[in-house]
Amino acid sequence: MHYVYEETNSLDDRCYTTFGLTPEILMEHAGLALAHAVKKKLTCKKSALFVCGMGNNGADGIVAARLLHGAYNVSLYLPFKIKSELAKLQLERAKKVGVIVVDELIDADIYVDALFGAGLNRPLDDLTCKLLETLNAKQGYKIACDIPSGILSDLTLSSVIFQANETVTMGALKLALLNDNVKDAIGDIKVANLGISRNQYETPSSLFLLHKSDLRLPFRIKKNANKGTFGHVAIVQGSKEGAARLAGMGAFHFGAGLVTLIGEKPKKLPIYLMNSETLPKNANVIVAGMGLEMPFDEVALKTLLLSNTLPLVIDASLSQHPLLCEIIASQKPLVLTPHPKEFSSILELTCKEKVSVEAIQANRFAYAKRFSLAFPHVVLVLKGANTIIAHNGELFINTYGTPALAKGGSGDVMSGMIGALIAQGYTPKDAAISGSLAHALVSRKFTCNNFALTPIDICKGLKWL
Ligand SMILES: NC(=O)C1=CN([C@@H]2O[C@H](COP(=O)(O)OP(=O)(O)OC[C@H]3O[C@@H](n4cnc5c(N)ncnc54)[C@H](OP(=O)(O)O)[C@@H]3O)[C@@H](O)[C@H]2O)[C@H](O)CC1
Ligand SMILES: [K+]
Repeated sequence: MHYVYEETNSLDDRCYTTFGLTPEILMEHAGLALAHAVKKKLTCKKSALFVCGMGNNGADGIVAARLLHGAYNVSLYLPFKIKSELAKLQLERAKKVGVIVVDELIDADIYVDALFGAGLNRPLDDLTCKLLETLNAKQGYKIACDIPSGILSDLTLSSVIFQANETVTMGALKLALLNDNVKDAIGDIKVANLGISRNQYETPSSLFLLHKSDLRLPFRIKKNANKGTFGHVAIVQGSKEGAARLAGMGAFHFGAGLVTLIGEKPKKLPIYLMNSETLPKNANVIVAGMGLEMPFDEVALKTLLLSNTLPLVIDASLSQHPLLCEIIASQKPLVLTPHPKEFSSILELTCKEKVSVEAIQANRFAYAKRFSLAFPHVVLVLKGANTIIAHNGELFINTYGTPALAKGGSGDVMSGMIGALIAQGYTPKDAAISGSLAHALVSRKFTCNNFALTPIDICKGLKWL
């Protein structure tokens, strides 16, 4: 995993004070990384236009244009009066080496957005939005310098944002690039070295971007084993039986030795899933909430969930029910797996805070972090285009999810998978991280199209991870 930062100004400052670097050294490296990304897409017949703003983001673009000029056909477009002293200096240098400055948004093969970066502190005005719309409508490969223009430093968005194929971000990963609402605008992210290795530039952070290598699959190391060695997942069946069945399949395919659905005997059940009216004595974890329609027998469910010490995975409608407050108050190990609407209900139930789904989606990180600090024993898996796993103030961001997963039943499978890992001895936090990663990475294995994947395909795909 890699650290992620809400802002990197303090990391830049540390480079000056601790390592004796200068803003110019950092900028030259930022420009070099940007030039390198542009060069990969250029040939001698192709052209690049650098659209540069009035601050140091623009200055990075000017440096890159200077570095490429001579060998390649590059030009600068500067729609605003330059304000930053460094940008003025860079423009002077670029002009001295002969970089052409054009006075309109000319056509090119590659467009570089160096209009605004970390310094965008208020929404863009109409004129700038129009400029970005024109830029977005152009054919050609689009590269954003540091952050696509239009994403504000507080993570809110202007009405238009630059739509990049690729973002070269300076020094370290920024949280602004990882919110769900910018997933379609950032393209591939590359992190530029600013004259010092990334691990020297970075300081510890409580925010992490998950990588494939963070996935810990439940490989069976012990040879002298039986089904009991790998745990028993109990899944509470609701009136919509299919949901618990999918959770059960997810659990079984992800290594649980035994899986039992608790409730009335369902009409159809895969032969490897068991059924019981009561909690099996050897259960290691209880998964509940999926397919549970209101009203349900609250007393019976409360007894089932709270009259033992088993960890819980709670999903769907149960996360919108007052019983959740008692579950949290019980201090049992707990993983919650809400989508944003369910998380809005959780915040209202537990923090007495009415937050709309839109407000949550505008800054998922802030709400997830606040909740995880308020209930440090709970692991929150806030589902979304980029799923967030929050625990005691730490956020782990999983960006591997694909639209193929946006279907009824996907979430049920994931809850079962997390339950399976807990049954096999993972901590709730590690189970949530690896369960969420495996669920997302499976969806990437289906390469023929991204519309036909079913929850059952997710379960089957776990065989090939
Ligand atoms: N150590 C460093 O500083 C490094 C920075 N790098 C690059 O620099 C940018 C950040 O540069 P900065 O100058 O702080 O910010 P921007 O270039 O993004 O823009 C700031 C200017 O934009 C004006 N502004 C802000 N919001 C708006 C708006 N809505 N409409 C119009 N103008 C706006 C702002 O004006 P003020 O009135 O607020 O003063 C500034 O003039 C960073 O992203 C990197 O690309 C290097 O990479 C390395 C080191
Ligand atoms: K930019």
